Amino acid sequence: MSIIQFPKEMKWGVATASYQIEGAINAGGRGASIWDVFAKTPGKVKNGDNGDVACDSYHRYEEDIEIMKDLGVDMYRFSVAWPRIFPNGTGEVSREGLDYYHRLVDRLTENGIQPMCTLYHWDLPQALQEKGGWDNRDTIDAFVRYAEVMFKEFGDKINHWITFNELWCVSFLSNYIGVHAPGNTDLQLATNVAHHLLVAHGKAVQSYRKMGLDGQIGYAPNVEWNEPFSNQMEDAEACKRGNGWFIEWFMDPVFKGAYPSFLVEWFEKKGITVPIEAGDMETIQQPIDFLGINYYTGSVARYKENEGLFDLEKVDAGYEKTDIGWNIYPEGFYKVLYYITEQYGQIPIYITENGSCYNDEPVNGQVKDEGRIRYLSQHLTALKRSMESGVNIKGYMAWSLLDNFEWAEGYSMRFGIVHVNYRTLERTKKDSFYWYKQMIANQFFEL
Ligand SMILES: N=NNCCOCCOc1ccc(-c2cn(C[C@@H]3NC[C@@H](O)[C@H]3O)nn2)cc1
Repeated sequence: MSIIQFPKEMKWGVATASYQIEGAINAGGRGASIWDVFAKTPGKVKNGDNGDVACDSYHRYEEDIEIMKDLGVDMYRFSVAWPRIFPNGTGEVSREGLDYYHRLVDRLTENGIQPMCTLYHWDLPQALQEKGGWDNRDTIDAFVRYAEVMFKEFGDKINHWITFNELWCVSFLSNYIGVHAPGNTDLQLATNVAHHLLVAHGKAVQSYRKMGLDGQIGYAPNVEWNEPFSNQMEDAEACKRGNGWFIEWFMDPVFKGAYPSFLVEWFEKKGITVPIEAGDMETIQQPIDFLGINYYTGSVARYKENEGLFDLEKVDAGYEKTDIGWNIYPEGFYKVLYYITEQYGQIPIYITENGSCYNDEPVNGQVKDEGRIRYLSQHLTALKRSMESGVNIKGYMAWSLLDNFEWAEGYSMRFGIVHVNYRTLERTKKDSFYWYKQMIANQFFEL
């Protein structure tokens, strides 16, 4: 039996996102987002699910906060729906929209829970998409305007800000692979989007600094880990390309002021260029206070000519999988965190998302989600290994507090430590909730 102990200053929390939990899509004058449109496009989301009601957290946030209070978290990572603040993407600000988030943040603070606010968690105002969305550089300025309104309104209440969640998903998953909104399948467009997101991030950080606010600001890329199948150079190089698509592509510009040349050249061979304009790289390289990291899974992978974008194929190495079919790969969590620290130094890191999909249902009021408890203990062990290896971890936000709308999977895939009955909206704390509660209280767990 071994004890995995965390430092007393470690911040523990849970994470959610606006479109996935709020519902109330017309309340307070909220405008349409690209996910409202995408989810209602036939064939895009499993079972035709959408976020019209979701967990109804717009109305039930007080109950959700009571649950968090019982859990004993230090922080709650939530996202703001841009279309609640700017229903048309630009122009008039919605006071009703701002007031909803004041109610949420004030209730959190009353309960001793620190808000960690994500400004962009994928719900772009549809009005901006209709003008080109993130492919249009004007959207950068619209985002900065939105960010400045939020900083001005909440700068004295929120001390941890995240500009963008999972830039790889917003750019490549949503505009090249095409399975998320708006569903484009154009690599050059996706590369433009990725660049414009990074510029928007840099400009928002500049605005935050100009306001002289004393909180912390960062961003939250998602990463996965590809482990070479063999010690053959071609396997290592292919995995480096696959990993770099998540890591270096979105972190080198922020921490080193340039895109990784090994990938720029790889893309150029495919006729893809980055639409860099004068001053962009200096803008992107604004110093940040912390790096958010979202990690779920990894794979063993190897070189295969003409396979995918990077001559890289995943190999089924027989790892157990969660109910969404992703490998359970805690070793990858340790490796990616160690790699990031090797590349960029000991920047403070919050794990802004880590969690697992298990679709256990309540039986006599109990949800026995042993798989999620095992995933949590394995990944928190990997996290502790990284900390003892010099990775500067400041906090861990479990994805997610609640079962919620899992994008293209709809409500079919459950990531919550609290079960949600989508017919009655009843919340049921799962066994993993009680495991996490105990771990937070003790700051350790036994393996
Ligand atoms: N790597 N190559 N893939 C090629 C083939 O892709 C097909 C599908 O790909 C993906 C990749 C990643 C994801 C994903 C989902 N979440 C969970 C959410 N995170 C933010 C929060 O809102 C959670 O709901 N994180 N990541 C989904 C689909």
